[in-house]
Amino acid sequence: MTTALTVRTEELSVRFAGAPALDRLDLRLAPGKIHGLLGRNGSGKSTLAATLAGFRRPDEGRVLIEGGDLGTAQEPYENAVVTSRVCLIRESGDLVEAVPVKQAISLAAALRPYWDADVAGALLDRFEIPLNKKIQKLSRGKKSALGVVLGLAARAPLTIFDESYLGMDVPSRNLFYDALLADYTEVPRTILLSTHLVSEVSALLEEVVILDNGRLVTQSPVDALRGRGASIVGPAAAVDEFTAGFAVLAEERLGGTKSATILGDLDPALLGQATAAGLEVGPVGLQDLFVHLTAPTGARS
Ligand SMILES: Nc1ncnc2c1ncn2[C@@H]1O[C@H](COP(=O)(O)OP(=O)(O)OP(=O)(O)O)[C@@H](O)[C@H]1O
Repeated sequence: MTTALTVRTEELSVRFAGAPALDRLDLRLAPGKIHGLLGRNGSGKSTLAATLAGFRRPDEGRVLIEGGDLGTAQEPYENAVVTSRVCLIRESGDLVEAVPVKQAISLAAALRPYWDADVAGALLDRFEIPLNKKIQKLSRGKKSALGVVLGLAARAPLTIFDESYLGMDVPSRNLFYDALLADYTEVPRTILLSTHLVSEVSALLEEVVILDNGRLVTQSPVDALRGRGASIVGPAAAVDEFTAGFAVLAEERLGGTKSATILGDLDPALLGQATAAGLEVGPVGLQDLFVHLTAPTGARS
């Protein structure tokens, strides 16, 4: 049984040739939750993932990992006690390419203290990964799937998937999402999923961290973030009239019906007005909010 870890960063900065990839980040990943790490290209997601996993030393500030059987807060860099409890799976693989799959599995089983061989075996079957094939001979999708198998079977108390499943096709990604949820339910741990596929993973996430240019845009439970806006659906004219005073993040029209995503709190009086006008009010899509929150400043209304 693994025990989930809490992650904190304090004024965390990482620079490349003087340019900040992470800029004074203060965040906290609550234990035992699935967190999404969202951001546009170059926003710092991979740098953050690598720094949390102890692959990179912060230039300023620090990463602190605590809880579970680790106890009090420790920094992960060059700290085997922490890194044995953290598993980072990246799209680049970090795998020794010249060995057969079964050797990579044996190595992970030897190195990973919480390794579950049954989970590994079941997932290798489900993803149809050939055990005797050398890793360098696997297709990109199968290599990604192998990364996912290693990440899930490691059952690490802090598990980070850095866009590691992007090489997989849609059915394989759906298999991954199902396997992740099933295994997380059985053994809750702290999971961080870095992705661009916001709408695809939004149902899995409990909390999101959004980065832009190395800075923290927001960290919030998904429900609270969704509460920052609403989707309004109904006859086009009524939707236009109702949304006139709001920032509209997205709109779509089908015949006489329109759907608009707005930013802003709807109080009970406004909700009553919407219902009276024959409009349906629903939660806002995470993808629309993400696009809005990470748009160039001039494009935000
Ligand atoms: N090894 C490196 N050397 C120099 N600059 C780097 C290096 N790694 C990242 N950077 C820079 O740091 C910034 C953040 O990059 P990072 O890869 O962390 O972003 P990302 O959000 O993961 O991007 P993507 O979604 O495109 O993978 C970018 O400006 C990038 O060019």
